[in-house]
Amino acid sequence: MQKKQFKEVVVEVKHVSKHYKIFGREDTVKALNDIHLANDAELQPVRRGEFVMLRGPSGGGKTSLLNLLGTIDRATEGVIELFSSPITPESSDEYLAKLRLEKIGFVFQTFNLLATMSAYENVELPMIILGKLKPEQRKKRAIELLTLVGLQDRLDHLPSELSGGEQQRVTIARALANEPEILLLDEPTGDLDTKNTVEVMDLLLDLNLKLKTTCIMVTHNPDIECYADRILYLADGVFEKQAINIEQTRLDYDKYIEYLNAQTHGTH
Ligand SMILES: Nc1ncnc2c1ncn2[C@@H]1O[C@H](COP(=O)(O)OP(=O)(O)OP(=O)(O)O)[C@@H](O)[C@H]1O
Repeated sequence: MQKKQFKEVVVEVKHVSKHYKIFGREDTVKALNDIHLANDAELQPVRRGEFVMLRGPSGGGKTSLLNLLGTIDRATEGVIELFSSPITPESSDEYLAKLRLEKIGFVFQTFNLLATMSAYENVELPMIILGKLKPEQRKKRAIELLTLVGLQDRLDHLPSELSGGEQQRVTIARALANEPEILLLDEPTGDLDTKNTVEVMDLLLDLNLKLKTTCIMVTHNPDIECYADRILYLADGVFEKQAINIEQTRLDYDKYIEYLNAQTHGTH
């Protein structure tokens, strides 16, 4: 595989803290404390095409950080810069909603597909909301995206008529509908079995390499770290360390199953 080159900064995090107020209590929960990913720091910002994983113990602040990066929540202190534009307390909800619709794709652990809409309709919906494409163009793109994720023969299926892995592939196709600059993924394989985990990770790596979509993904699964360029470990609201993979690699399903069985039977 050709070595990836990262240039353009897409996400900078400058001395960001997130404290939650709890109703009826004086103190706050300090979920993130002075998080810093920037050009002037040891921990570098996220660059176009990079695949970054966020790992660490439960309650460490991973989802809080992902929510800030996705502009669905606001920092208590500090500034997040997306595509060189700062997100500030003055950024209007309208501006942030447009930014999300145009530039950010979200994938969550629970698939969040609209139950009464087919796979095709779910993927077409963000394009209808954005309103840039004509109906024929939307149709072409929705079919292309579902083909890209291997579901060309499931266009008319409702979510309830799809397996978990297939539903997650529809949500990935939907997240890509408006050609986002970044994909934010919160435990996208959390509800999947081993086979679907490997398939979804293979798909995400293919998209990351082919479309150069920047991926930032929260996961609890250490075995899939090999898919990332960089892994950032968050604990108690601060970055503990980072690891860098010189090359992204895939899990071999058969060998992975052997490994998992050996672990379970204590022979490894
Ligand atoms: N809306 C909220 N109100 C109050 N406290 C919150 C809120 N959301 C998160 N927290 C707290 O902030 C801290 C960080 O939570 P966060 O969900 O970001 O961690 P996490 O690393 O994603 O955890 P997990 O791996 O279990 O999902 C935790 O102590 C959590 O209880």
